[in-house]
This record gives sequence, structure tokens and C-alpha cells, in this order.
Amino acid sequence: MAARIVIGETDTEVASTLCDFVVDKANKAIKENGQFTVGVSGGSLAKFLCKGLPKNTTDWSKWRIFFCDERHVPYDNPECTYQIYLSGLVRKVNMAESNIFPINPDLTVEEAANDYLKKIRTVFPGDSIPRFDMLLLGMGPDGHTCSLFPGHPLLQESSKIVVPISDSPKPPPSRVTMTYPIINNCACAVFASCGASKAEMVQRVLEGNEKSPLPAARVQPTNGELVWFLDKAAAANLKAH
Ligand SMILES: O=C1O[C@H](COP(=O)(O)O)[C@@H](O)[C@H](O)[C@H]1O
Repeated sequence: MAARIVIGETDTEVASTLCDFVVDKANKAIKENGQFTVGVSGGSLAKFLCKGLPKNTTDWSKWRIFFCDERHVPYDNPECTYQIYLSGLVRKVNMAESNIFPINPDLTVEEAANDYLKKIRTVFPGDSIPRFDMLLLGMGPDGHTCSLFPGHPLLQESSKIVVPISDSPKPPPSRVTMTYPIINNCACAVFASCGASKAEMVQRVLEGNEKSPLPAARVQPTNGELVWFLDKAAAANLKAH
């Protein structure tokens, strides 16, 4: 399915439109299934969500928040994405901390990935590939998403759904990340990218037809929606807009 592209004037407008969209989907999922299963990312996306989500109305007790990727660092390290959501969202909206699922940085990165799969299985029991209601993704200026980097062998991972990476080209080097089998099984994949530094990659990902697609271009839910939220600067090179 082709991506739906939503362009805002500024990053503030993008954050607000994105968060309204997320909460609308969350409230629908809660009404239909009693819970909202969502994977979140770090970087600029975490800032958008922590800014906009607490202003919205939803039943936070029904949210189950996982990480599309996480840095393998202690919780008090400024690189830890979990900490950003804990202080910027979970504690602000008085959500039970048991409803957000961090990786365990006290384990080795390999053990942490296996342990994370077990945590996902507490909400998605059985052996089939979990189908998240929504995965909220960012894209780095090199076209990476989650901790899946251009040219990295993990782009080819087809059986494991959560894996360790110890040679991330973007620091910190050790991380745990979801892979395409689980990413592309979600009901709705959402990207948010803002700023001129993303414009070239946004154009390549959304309009390029590359032999070896960039990591963000490989996010193509097989039976779900794909939505990109951009500001004008990030959308500047798009030919069709
Ligand atoms: O390292 C990471 O980077 C990407 C992109 O971050 P951004 O700040 O350029 O938007 C992020 O989506 C990912 O979760 C994070 O680990």
C-alpha cells in the first residue's frame, strides 16, 4: 500500500497532528480490543510524542508501550530512550509503569534481546508474529530506522523478530531492535521526520526506486497502513507534493 503523507508547516504542527492521529487510533483500538499495543522509537520522535501526547485524552491504563529499538545503556544514561518516555510521558499522565516495557540493560545485549522477546510475548502469547496496533518510527539522516542501518546484515533478518546489534554505526554501538518480520506485520506504521537534514532521505525513501532500498523504505506493512508525518523542510525535495 502506498504511504499516506501528511505535511505540516512546522515541527510543532507535526507533533500536534501526529499525536492527535495516535490517540485517535489508540481510542479506536481500546474500544475494539480493550488495549492499544504500540511500539515507540527514540530520537526526535520521542520528543514529539512527549510534547503532544499528554495533552490528549485517552485511557492510559489500556496502553501497552514497547520499544521498536532501544540503546543498551543503563536507565540513568542520557542515551536511554526508556527514561525519556518515563519522565516525559508515563509519569506525566500517571500511567502504571508496568505498562511500559523497557529492555534490561543489566543483561548482555544478546540476553537482553531474548529477554525482550519474552516481554513482548506477555502481551502477544503464542508463536505467531505479533501484530502491533501501531509502530511509531523515526528515520535518521542516513535513512536508518529502529536500529537497522544501511548495508547492515540485520536488514536481511527473516526469522528473529527482536535482535541485538553490537556494531551500530550511530553511537551507542549496542542496541536491541525489532526486525522487518515484526515491523511489517503491524496494523499501522507511522514515521515522523522534520527538518532540512531529512529532506534528501525522505525523497529517496518515498519516491526512490532503489535496488537496495534504504532501511526506512523497507517498512511496508503487508496488511496495514503506512503514514508519514513531515514538516515542510523535510518534504521540500518531494516531487509529488
Ligand atoms: O538512534 C536512533 O535514531 C533514530 C532516528 O532518530 P532521529 O533523532 O534522527 O529522528 C530513532 O528513530 C531510533 O529510535 C534511535 O535509536
